[in-house]
Amino acid sequence: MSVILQTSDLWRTFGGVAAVAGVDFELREGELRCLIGANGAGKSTFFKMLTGQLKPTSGRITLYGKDITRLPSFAIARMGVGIKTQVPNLFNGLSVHENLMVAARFGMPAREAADAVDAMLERIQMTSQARLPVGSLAHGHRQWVELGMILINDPRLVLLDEPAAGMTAGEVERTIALLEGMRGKRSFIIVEHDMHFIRRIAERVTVFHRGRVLVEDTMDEVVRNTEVRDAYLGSAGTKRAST
Ligand SMILES: Nc1ncnc2c1ncn2[C@@H]1O[C@H](COP(=O)(O)OP(=O)(O)OP(=O)(O)O)[C@@H](O)[C@H]1O
Repeated sequence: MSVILQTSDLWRTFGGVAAVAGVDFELREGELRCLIGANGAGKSTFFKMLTGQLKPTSGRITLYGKDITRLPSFAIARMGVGIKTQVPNLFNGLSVHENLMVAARFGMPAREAADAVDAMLERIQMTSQARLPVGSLAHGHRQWVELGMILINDPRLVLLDEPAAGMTAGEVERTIALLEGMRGKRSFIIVEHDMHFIRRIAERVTVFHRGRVLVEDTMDEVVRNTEVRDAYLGSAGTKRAST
């Protein structure tokens, strides 16, 4: 499979702190990659540069062969990229249906959008809540509405920052099922802390440590890697990851 996203010697410094320090990274078409690492390892900063939320200090990001290093988020989204940031992008006063419709209308005419919204309501299993204001929903449900808004335009590449954050175990399972249905058909980069989620969904994992890529491997190998254990997982993390 061809490489669709690449970073070369990517840096971002804040004052004297190098949050991301020379990262070379590649994602292939159809891949589902998880980014993990301890707090402060640089995952979010790296993710924000991929999504145009933060400008790199130096280095280069290429997407589908195009230099996107200095592009803003909306321009990257227009290239067929679905982006979920840590801060929710929802209209609390509008219903679930209306939120999905707003997203759908970016990419398609009204009649097609109405059908797409109905189909997405079924996919995220929220047809019965379609008329409820998003502001009245529980956290996990709000996350699904946002996922639905991202997926409704059928992005080729999906970038998710902590999609399982604050979800109950049951909600995490439903999120996994939603993403499983797209595995191999679309490409993903997912930043996540929830080790159960990572363990269930990850193919290859990229472990960040002090702004650099410490290791890139399958989750099984990552858990076995003593350097990773020392740097990140610790004995508690290893136990969590193996359950
Ligand atoms: N806006 C900022 N200003 C100053 N320093 C920052 C800023 N954003 C991040 N940093 C610093 O950069 C380093 C990497 O932070 P980053 O948030 O990317 O790590 P992370 O791996 O995503 O951590 P977490 O899992 O807690 O989100 C940290 O030392 C952090 O304090």
